[in-house]
Amino acid sequence: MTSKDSIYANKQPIEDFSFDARVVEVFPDMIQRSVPGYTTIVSTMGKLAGQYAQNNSNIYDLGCSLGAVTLTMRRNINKENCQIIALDNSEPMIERCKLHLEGFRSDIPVDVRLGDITQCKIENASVVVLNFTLQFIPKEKRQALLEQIFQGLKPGGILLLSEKFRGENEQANELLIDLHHDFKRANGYSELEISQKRTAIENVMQPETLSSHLTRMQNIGFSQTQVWYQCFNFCSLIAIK
Ligand SMILES: Nc1ncnc2c1ncn2[C@@H]1O[C@H](C[S@+](CC[C@H]([NH3+])C(=O)[O-])CC(=O)[O-])[C@@H](O)[C@H]1O
Ligand SMILES: O=C(O)C(=O)Cc1ccccc1
Repeated sequence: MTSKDSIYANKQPIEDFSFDARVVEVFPDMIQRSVPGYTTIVSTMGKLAGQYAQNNSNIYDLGCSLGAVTLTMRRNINKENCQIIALDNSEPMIERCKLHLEGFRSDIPVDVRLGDITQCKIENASVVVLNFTLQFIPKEKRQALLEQIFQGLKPGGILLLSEKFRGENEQANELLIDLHHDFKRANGYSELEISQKRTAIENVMQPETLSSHLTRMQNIGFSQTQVWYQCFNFCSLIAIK
């Protein structure tokens, strides 16, 4: 159904990366070969959602892509009267996500919506997921989005946030980037693919340091913040209201 990612295999003029039909076609292979621990992160999010989902509440998968996290949450949640809202602003992604989710049966309703997560009203939420999505939101909009998520969460509700992050200083950052590039090489990407993708994502994906993520969430009012996964410059954390 989907194909191997060879989008940057040939030398080409590089435009800003976007989640268009070509990317959708190769997305599972691209994310698997580009993000260390992606499978572990997705399955652990399912487990955490199963633990923290509350009866009569909403679960949000913001920037859902093909619905990988929605699928695993749906399998793990056994509370009453929950619904999942899965949102993405890429039309080809959302169309494919709907097809993908129709292939699996579940008692938990999923509302798959095309839309901008910065315009989404979060209400009555027990679990909100941003799995590698915040990094694509313009930096100046991140604080307001996280505040909106915090106010929409019920007491005891959680935010699950995964991000590519920037090292705390230039040297640490270079070290992490080198290790990530080694990971991509080991997964079959060529030097040309690695360097062209790096250029393509430069303007659209702006990582922040891990300490700035943690400080911002603490300032917003989350009572607990805990990094539970890190490999190179990729991390996943839980924040509890
Ligand atoms: N403003 C926005 N509003 C809605 N969606 C957006 C916005 N900006 C970007 N996106 C969407 O965020 C997703 C980011 S991918 C998430 C992986 C997924 N969570 C997964 O668990 O497989 C991560 C990656 O490719 O590194 C894309 O589908 C964008 O269309
Ligand atoms: O490919 C990379 O280098 C990344 O940092 C991860 C990524 C994965 C999928 C889309 C955009 C970025």
